[in-house]
Amino acid sequence: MSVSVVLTADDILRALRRMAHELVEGHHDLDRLILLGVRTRGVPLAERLAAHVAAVEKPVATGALDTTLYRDDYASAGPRPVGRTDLPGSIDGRTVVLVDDVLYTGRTVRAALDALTDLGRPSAVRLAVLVDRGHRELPIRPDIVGKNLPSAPDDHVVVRLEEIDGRDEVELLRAEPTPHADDATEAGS
Ligand SMILES: O=P(O)(O)OC[C@H]1O[C@H](OP(=O)(O)OP(=O)(O)O)[C@H](O)[C@@H]1O
Ligand SMILES: O=c1cc[nH]c(=O)[nH]1
Repeated sequence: MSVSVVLTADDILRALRRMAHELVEGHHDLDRLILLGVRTRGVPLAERLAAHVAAVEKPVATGALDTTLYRDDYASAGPRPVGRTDLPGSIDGRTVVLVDDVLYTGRTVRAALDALTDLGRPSAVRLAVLVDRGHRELPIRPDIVGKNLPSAPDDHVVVRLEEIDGRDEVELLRAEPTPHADDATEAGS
């Protein structure tokens, strides 16, 4: 397996700043916005995004969404701890921006949409992710992306955040190292 750092702490900071600017540009009524972090690492990311938005414009509401009970593998994957969902108030008529660290198959976002339906009726739901690594299994597309990261299906993206992991970093774990061009030539010759 090979491990490479794809985002440093500085890269994450820059990506979040840019994402916050995109949020401000795309949502003129920031009072209607709720940044809802998907547990686990979406929660500190939503709070950081809110801090960047506040620095350039004004404070925005944040919350946390746990999707465990809505996952389509809930029954098959065995018992998992259920986290808290914390809303800053009613989501009815608000624009909810789901915030997550990684977007892969899209199944977590699907579960989040299902959870939202039980919580109220937002006027719109958007999606912001730090890393989009592709390989969607559902018709889900992010609105705001920190980094598009091409990956193989069996790679793994590890997001570490100061608040949870003690440092900021995104790593790409490759199951098989990509063959070096020379190796490929040698193998083929
Ligand atoms: O698009 P998907 O295929 O659903 O994958 C993306 C999800 O996977 C990770 O969560 P994970 O289930 O590992 O839980 P965690 O955030 O609590 O670690 C990540 O934080 C996303 O929520
Ligand atoms: O690579 C992946 C896929 C799903 N969730 C992650 O956190 N990383």
